[in-house]
Amino acid sequence: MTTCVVCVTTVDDVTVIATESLSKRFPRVTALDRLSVDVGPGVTGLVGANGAGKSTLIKILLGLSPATEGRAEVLGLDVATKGAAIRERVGYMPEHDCLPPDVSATEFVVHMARMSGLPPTAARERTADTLRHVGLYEERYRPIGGYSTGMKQRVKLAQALVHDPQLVFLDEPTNGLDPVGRDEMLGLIRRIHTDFGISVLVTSHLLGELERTCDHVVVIDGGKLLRSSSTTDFTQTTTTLAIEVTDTDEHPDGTRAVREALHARGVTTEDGSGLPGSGHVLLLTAQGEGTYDLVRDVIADLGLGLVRMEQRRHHISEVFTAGEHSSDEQRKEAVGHVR
Ligand SMILES: Nc1ncnc2c1ncn2[C@@H]1O[C@H](COP(=O)(O)OP(=O)(O)OP(=O)(O)O)[C@@H](O)[C@H]1O
Repeated sequence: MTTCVVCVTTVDDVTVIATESLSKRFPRVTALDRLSVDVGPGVTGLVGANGAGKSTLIKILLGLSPATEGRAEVLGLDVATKGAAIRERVGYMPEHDCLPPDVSATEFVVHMARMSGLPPTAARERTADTLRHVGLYEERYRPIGGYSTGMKQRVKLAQALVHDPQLVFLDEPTNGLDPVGRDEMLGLIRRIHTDFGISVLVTSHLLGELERTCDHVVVIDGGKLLRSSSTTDFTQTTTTLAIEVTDTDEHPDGTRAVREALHARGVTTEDGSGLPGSGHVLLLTAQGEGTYDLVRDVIADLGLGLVRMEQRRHHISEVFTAGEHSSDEQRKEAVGHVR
């Protein structure tokens, strides 16, 4: 953030969240450490390992917890003095299970809508629309205590949206979901912005999943900013080619045959078999179009089938591998969650 803290910001403007040298210190731990970052409209991922400071940042941005130092604005409102006004305009889906088990989703979301100031009829109408939007239908009349984790996450999402906010904070919305449930939740999150124009700040320690959902990604580690950039900048293509081939009776280890043939032509390769989702993969640096032709010809001469030849993309996890500030434990945990 520049010196112009006060002159930024509405959803139509460029910045919806701005922090400047924001710190939060607890007696034994610094949860946020001089964090300065601007977030624009759209879907933004706030990524970091467990304990990186994501929930702490959200609580400060909602005006629920005071910062130790620095300042922050949400939709142009100072978090230190305008917490109530911020919470009128911002929806919040907390990380932990906080739903009353004995009431139905409809009763609960109507209650939350009323708490946000909606009159009774509007609260009931908005609740019906919002629960339908998050994919809860007949179940919405049953007590929440009998819901699956995925259904509970949808109720938490619905209560965050029911008062028609300009911005929502979603804290680990895919927590506890299986892969299908996670994909459905990520699809819902994307539609919050595309269908309703609501900006989203969504946290996750699963670095890979936000690559597909977010326009912009902010990575924090140990309370410090590691990187903030558009998802396309994060995942731009590299000059590394990944090649995978079939085996044949003549070449029972096709990968090895290709490696030796390429070496004989002066092209060095690396083993990429450890990469996520990879079988036997060779990596090499592309030196223009000629490299593609050479690889194709080598594979054809050996009589092997080409399973794939693709340019590798960067992954958000690589920020952690390069990060200077991360503790080894946090880095291992974050990278371990990518796959
Ligand atoms: N009220 C508190 N008192 C003391 N320490 C706290 C408090 N709240 C958070 N912390 C500590 O601050 C650090 C950041 O916690 P925070 O919950 O913000 O992390 P996070 O990135 O949201 O991770 P997670 O997803 O595991 O909650 C952690 O070391 C945590 O133990």
